[in-house]
Amino acid sequence: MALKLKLDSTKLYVLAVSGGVDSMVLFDLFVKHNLNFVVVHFNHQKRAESILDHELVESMCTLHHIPYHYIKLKIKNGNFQEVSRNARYKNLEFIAEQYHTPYIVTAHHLDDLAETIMMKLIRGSNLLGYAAMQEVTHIDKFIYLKPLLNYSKEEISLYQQTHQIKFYEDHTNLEDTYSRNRVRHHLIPLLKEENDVLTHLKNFSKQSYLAASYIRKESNNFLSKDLSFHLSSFDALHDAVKMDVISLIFESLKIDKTFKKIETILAQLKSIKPNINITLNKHYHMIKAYDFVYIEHIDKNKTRNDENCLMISHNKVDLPKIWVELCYNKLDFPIQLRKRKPGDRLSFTYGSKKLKDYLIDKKIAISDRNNLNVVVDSSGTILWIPGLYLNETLGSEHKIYLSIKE
Ligand SMILES: Nc1ncnc2c1ncn2[C@@H]1O[C@H](COP(=O)(O)OP(=O)(O)OP(=O)(O)O)[C@@H](O)[C@H]1O
Repeated sequence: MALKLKLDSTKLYVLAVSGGVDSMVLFDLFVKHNLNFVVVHFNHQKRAESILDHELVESMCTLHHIPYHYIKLKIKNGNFQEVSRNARYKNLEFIAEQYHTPYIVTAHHLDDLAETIMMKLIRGSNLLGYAAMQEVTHIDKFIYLKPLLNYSKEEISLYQQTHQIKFYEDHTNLEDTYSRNRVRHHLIPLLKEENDVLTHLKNFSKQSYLAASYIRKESNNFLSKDLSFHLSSFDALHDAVKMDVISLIFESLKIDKTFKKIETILAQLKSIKPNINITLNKHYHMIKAYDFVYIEHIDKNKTRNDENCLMISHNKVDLPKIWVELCYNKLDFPIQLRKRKPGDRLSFTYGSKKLKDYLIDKKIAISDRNNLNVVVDSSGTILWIPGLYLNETLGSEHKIYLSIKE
């Protein structure tokens, strides 16, 4: 079967060629389709013979007058597969930018897709993760293309043999050290014996991708830029969207997420407790304050705002923005400004009430309660809580003006 590419000869492509069979076949197809492209090869400097891959790719580029970029990577720490993949993509994007093109092409094929889906299922992921990869993916300003994604490894190998394409086999691909190789060498062949698993996994990927994209669109519409939302609107969402909204919050904050973490948060949001503080990681909390849910950055250097000051005046001249006119028969001076204390009570014309109960009635979030400014006279009578309460039981004989800077 002939391999066909659905690419445009007026565009410029950045093609990643490892020197392995898949990317050498794709290189050959690019030449045969007269496409306009540049090649990038990475040497991970892990195998002594890596230089042979470079020499092969370079010689093919020279033969066909294709611009060639050779990049040596040195991966020191972390998961080699993941770190090297990220480094490759970062460099490919850099080169695409130099050529003013958004197109980055790799030689992933149908067996790669099947392997990735199985790996994701084994390790756990979300719906978008299970979709694994698509022929076309937009990431920021770049467009990643995988033109061989509909072809199996068998079809690609057949093309290589028929056209005598030169390539180097990376011997680490044959080892079972990496779990991906174990899936490739044992699991996929076993599944292939049972059924046409490649086609079924391809369909699974497509359906997961479509469903995940639709749900993500709903989540993006729902969640505000600062990642806050109202619980009453959240409750009206479909469960699939609820789950994705929490996923999206984790992704936006660049925090690793698990299915279990997401389920725990959903349960906490559903609980009847009106005030909850959920730790997402050491930098972020999710705060549920009655109907409102928002993200708070844990700022270790945050200190109490001591800038507030209380001014007392008998006339209104020059009072700053927040002020109150207080009429009283008797006040015990001096007047103080402080934070709330256990046992604080508020006076009303109908009687008195614990401040704590009043804050609950007014649905003031726990995190805001300790920030309130409380103005008291020296007998402990609460006179004013800016924005919340004014003591109107003191009479009308004298007037003072209290103001507070914020
Ligand atoms: N060292 C590399 N240099 C350039 N591109 C690479 C390199 N490694 C991987 N790629 C790109 O990423 C794609 C997928 O990588 P993967 O590791 O699955 O392939 P491979 O088995 O190493 O090589 P090939 O796909 O060429 O047989 C490759 O087809 C290629 O386009």
